[in-house]
Amino acid sequence: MNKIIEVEKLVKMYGDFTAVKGISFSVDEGEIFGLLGPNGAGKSTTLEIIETLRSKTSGKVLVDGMDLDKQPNDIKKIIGVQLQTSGYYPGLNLTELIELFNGLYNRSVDATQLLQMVNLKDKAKAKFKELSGGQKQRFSIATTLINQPKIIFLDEPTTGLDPQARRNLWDLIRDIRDKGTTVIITTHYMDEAEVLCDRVAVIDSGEIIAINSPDKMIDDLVASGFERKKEVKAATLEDVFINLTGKSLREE
Ligand SMILES: Nc1ncnc2c1ncn2[C@@H]1O[C@H](COP(=O)(O)OP(=O)(O)OP(=O)(O)O)[C@@H](O)[C@H]1O
Repeated sequence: MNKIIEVEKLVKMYGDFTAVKGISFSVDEGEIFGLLGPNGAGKSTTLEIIETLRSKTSGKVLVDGMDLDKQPNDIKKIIGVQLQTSGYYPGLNLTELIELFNGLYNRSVDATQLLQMVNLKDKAKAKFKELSGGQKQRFSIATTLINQPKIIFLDEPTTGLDPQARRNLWDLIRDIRDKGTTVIITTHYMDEAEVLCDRVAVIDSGEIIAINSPDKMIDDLVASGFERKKEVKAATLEDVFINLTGKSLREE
């Protein structure tokens, strides 16, 4: 498996505080790789360094074989990053925003096709601020694809979404992976990481404390003698909710 990202002994200090404490990991090309960890663990800092948006204190980062210290501009060309929502010009509709990005990236992605892919074709003439939370996330993910990147970075993409919108976004992220794009995602939702990620790294207080596939991590825990206290129910409240309200998106 080709390693598309290699991070070696990465350190980030903010003044005297060491937020990232010499972590090493790699991401395989074509996988969905999750960074999990509590608030303040150093996930966003790590991602932003790899995305060339934040400086590192020390360590080595290679993205598709390119050294972050030597070729940051070449790295920018092959990655897709979600903008802060304030980055979307309020006066433009979704089609116009995609065309603007096309111009910035010197690409000619078909806006209708892209909106179709993220289930927003009906919203082509809507402004970003008029979208629901799930629609905003889908549009934001669509914009990461405009420069036809090899890797996209998604920082907590499903936070605040309802169960249907989350499941719909998981399908979209899998679809993007299946088309060959590597996906790096941070999330606080363990159910999401379990069903979506091929591998996860657990990061705590700036250190990676485990890295593996979710299944292997669960098997290892069970093999160590761990047992769930409560009897596992045949269904969850979320299953009930989905059963009552249906699987389809409600925001359209
Ligand atoms: N610009 C900054 N200046 C000083 N400290 C910072 C700065 N950015 C982040 N930190 C600190 O570094 C640590 C790691 O922050 P980071 O945002 O990377 O964590 P995170 O794992 O993404 O957290 P969350 O899950 O809450 O988003 C935190 O203790 C945070 O307060």
